[in-house]
Amino acid sequence: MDFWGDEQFAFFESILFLALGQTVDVLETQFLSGGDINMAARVFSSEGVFFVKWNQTPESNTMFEVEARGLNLLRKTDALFIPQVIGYGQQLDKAYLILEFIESGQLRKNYWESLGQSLALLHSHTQPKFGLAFDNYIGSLPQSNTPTANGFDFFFDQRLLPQAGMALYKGLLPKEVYDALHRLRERLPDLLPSERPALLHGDLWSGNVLVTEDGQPALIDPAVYYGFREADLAFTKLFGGFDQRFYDAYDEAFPLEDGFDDRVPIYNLYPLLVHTNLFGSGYVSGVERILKQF
Ligand SMILES: Nc1ncnc2c1ncn2[C@@H]1O[C@H](COP(=O)(O)OP(=O)(O)OP(=O)(O)O)[C@@H](O)[C@H]1O
Repeated sequence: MDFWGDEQFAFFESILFLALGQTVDVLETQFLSGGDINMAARVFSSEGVFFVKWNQTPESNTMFEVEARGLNLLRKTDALFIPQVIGYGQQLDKAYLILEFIESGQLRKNYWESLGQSLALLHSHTQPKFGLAFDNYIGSLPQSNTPTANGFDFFFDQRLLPQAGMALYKGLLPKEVYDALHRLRERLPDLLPSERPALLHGDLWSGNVLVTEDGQPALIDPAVYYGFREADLAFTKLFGGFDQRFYDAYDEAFPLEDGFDDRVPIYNLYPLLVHTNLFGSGYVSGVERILKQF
């Protein structure tokens, strides 16, 4: 039987029963496109509308669990709208994650200002060490978060190096580029400001910022950790950038050191290496260009 036949209703009803602890009738489902990694649907039920994503790969159980923990961590700050985690687990050979469904609306006035202020508020949550109590994923790739006192060591050893090593191993990154990256290591303290470990979304591109029904920003799909807050802001600039009002409001709420724009490419070595590993060597020239520049 095709999963998108009767079987899907049984699956959704069983996972909603597990999550809510009561019998749930699924009334209608809509397949959602947009995700590269998982299957996703909007599920209309007797208990409301839910967002469900699922996968059959062996690692997806852990992926959904750490995504849920990341969402809960962000949500606890009350800094901005984060969908509520309804449940996650494994059922009928599929791993799943159920979230509050975010109905989308029109950007309200001051949307960008509100996103800037809220992100600044999120970043005001700090802890003594860089990293996190658990490892997680960036896209489908493992992201290591071993707590580390030195932010430059953390950024190099747990962000740049594992991705560069993977890209080298896959034959995507030339050895000269890998070596050039190593030479950047000791220069990082001169190139980046030394700041406290701030709670980051970690994968802040436009696809992970939604608009709620009442026009407010909401964040999904985090790769949370405590890191340099400029890394989150730099991420937003990887493919064009957000509205200038977002950056202005952020800077007003939580001022950045001068010269942030010049530092953006250094932080973005990480997402570029991640993209190389996920989507291929098309992103290597970007990495090379940045390393030449510094
Ligand atoms: N809570 C939610 N409510 C409504 N829509 C959502 C919600 N979470 C995600 N979406 C939308 O569902 C689609 C797929 O979700 P998502 O991006 O989480 O999938 P993914 O496969 O895990 O991620 P990736 O983008 O990393 O491939 C996207 O279009 C996203 O905007």
